[in-house]
Amino acid sequence: MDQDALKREVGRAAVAQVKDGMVLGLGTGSTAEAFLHALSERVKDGLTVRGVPTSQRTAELCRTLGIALTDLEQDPVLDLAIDGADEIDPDLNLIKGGGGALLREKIVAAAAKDMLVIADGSKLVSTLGAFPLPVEIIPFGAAATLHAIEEVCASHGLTANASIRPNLATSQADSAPLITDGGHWIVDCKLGAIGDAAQLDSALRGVPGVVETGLFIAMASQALVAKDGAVEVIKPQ
Ligand SMILES: O=C[C@H](O)[C@H](O)[C@H](O)COP(=O)(O)O
Repeated sequence: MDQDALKREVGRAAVAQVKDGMVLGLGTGSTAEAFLHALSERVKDGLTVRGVPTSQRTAELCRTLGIALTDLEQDPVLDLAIDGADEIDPDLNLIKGGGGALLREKIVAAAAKDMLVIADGSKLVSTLGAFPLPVEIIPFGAAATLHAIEEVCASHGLTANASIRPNLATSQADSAPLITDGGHWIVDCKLGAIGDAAQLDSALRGVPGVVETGLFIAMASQALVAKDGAVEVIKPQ
């Protein structure tokens, strides 16, 4: 089964956990979009839900699919957040932010009673860090913030190989930074295996200029992972 088919399968499996009347957190990325397509089918059949989108891209897709939107002002507590991930470790700690939506994703996941992660099997890892860790920063003083991020990583025995994510939607020759929905930039850190992800997350969030990291520590309550034609349910160890 190809990766897109696995994403559709796990999207359908996630919809089975959505109950009528729920207020949802709606993730970003190709797996979250597969879920939204499956959700819209149930909405057409009469399911009533509303959701807080974690990005402008997700909000636009929901409008197209007829999924009702709300926000955290009207609904500060969500029943369930459903989102993809770039890496998932056995404790369900995650790296997220490959699509640049990590800040809103983390706010929405924190506002939810439960976070359900959905992925294909390629996202399961024994240790986080092969995927470059996204860190969202304020543009002011970016070079100094990037330097401080490298120092923090070094103090955790890691080489950050940090770079500001370019906006690849513009021409390749144009190295303008990607601007997130929150008006920030993203630093990608090619770390390799992260020994203590919780400690690194907390240290990075202590750097002035860092808004958030893509490390989601102990936030997910369950993962649905599609592989070999079956969907595995994983709970934190
Ligand atoms: O910023 C993007 C999000 O964290 C995505 O959920 C993550 O990158 C996974 O995306 P995909 O499902 O496309 O692999």
